[in-house]
Amino acid sequence: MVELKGVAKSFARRLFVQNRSFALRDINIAVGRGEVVGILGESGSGKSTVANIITCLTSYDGGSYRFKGRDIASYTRKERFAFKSDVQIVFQDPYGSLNPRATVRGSVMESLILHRPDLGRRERIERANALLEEVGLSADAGDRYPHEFSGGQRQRVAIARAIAVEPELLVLDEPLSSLDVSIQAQILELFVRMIRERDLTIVFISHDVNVVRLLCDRVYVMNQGAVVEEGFARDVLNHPQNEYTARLLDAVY
Ligand SMILES: Nc1ncnc2c1ncn2[C@@H]1O[C@H](COP(=O)(O)OP(=O)(O)OP(=O)(O)O)[C@@H](O)[C@H]1O
Repeated sequence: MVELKGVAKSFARRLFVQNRSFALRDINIAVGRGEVVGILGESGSGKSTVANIITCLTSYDGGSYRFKGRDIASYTRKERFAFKSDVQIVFQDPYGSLNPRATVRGSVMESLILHRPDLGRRERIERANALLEEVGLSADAGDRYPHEFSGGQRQRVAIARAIAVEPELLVLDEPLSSLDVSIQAQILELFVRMIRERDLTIVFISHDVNVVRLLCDRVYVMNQGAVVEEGFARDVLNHPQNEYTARLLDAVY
């Protein structure tokens, strides 16, 4: 479903200075349909930049990105629009991704209005209610506003909004990092259930070895803008071949 080949991305170090600081170098990442693939690394390793390239929120300077076998550089307008519902992202901070002036049902319905114009208003409301229930929110939650919810509940709303358009690929960018540990466990449970019950392909960005171990089939380990190790999560995390991966694992125990 996703194939990044030799992808590079650099950011200017300072405004008006020609000195480029490289964020990503020669990234090769492939994600097959139905896989849950982790991208693991410390802060600043380039994980979010990869997430933003996969979701087309950031451009890349070199290499290629094929989505469902088609190079996204050659997408038509129609394909670009379809991509926006095929690929959804959930960010670390759910507050930033929800409209504070819309009820949470309104937020979920917003993406349905854009991507499912075939649905009538009644159907959209019913679908939004069902989604809020699926992510573990009560029936009356839909009428309330983001600020009335806890961080964990807001993240549930962001998840409902992301899956509303039935994306083929869901990118989760550190979706647990802003939450208390007990809440993290509950959201993790929700992901486990979603993976079991929905036909999803997931790219899971995380610095947490244990979460990747629990959720992911395969993992790419990133350090300083490069992939340093990849493989089945159980192999990489039980028998790391790379020194950096071994250090990451040591830091956990
Ligand atoms: N918009 C930007 N402008 C300049 N530099 C950036 C920008 N976005 C990322 N970078 C730099 O690129 C590198 C990788 O950042 P990225 O956010 O992808 O890492 P990360 O592994 O996701 O870390 P974190 O978990 O802290 O977000 C960092 O050195 C960062 O400073």
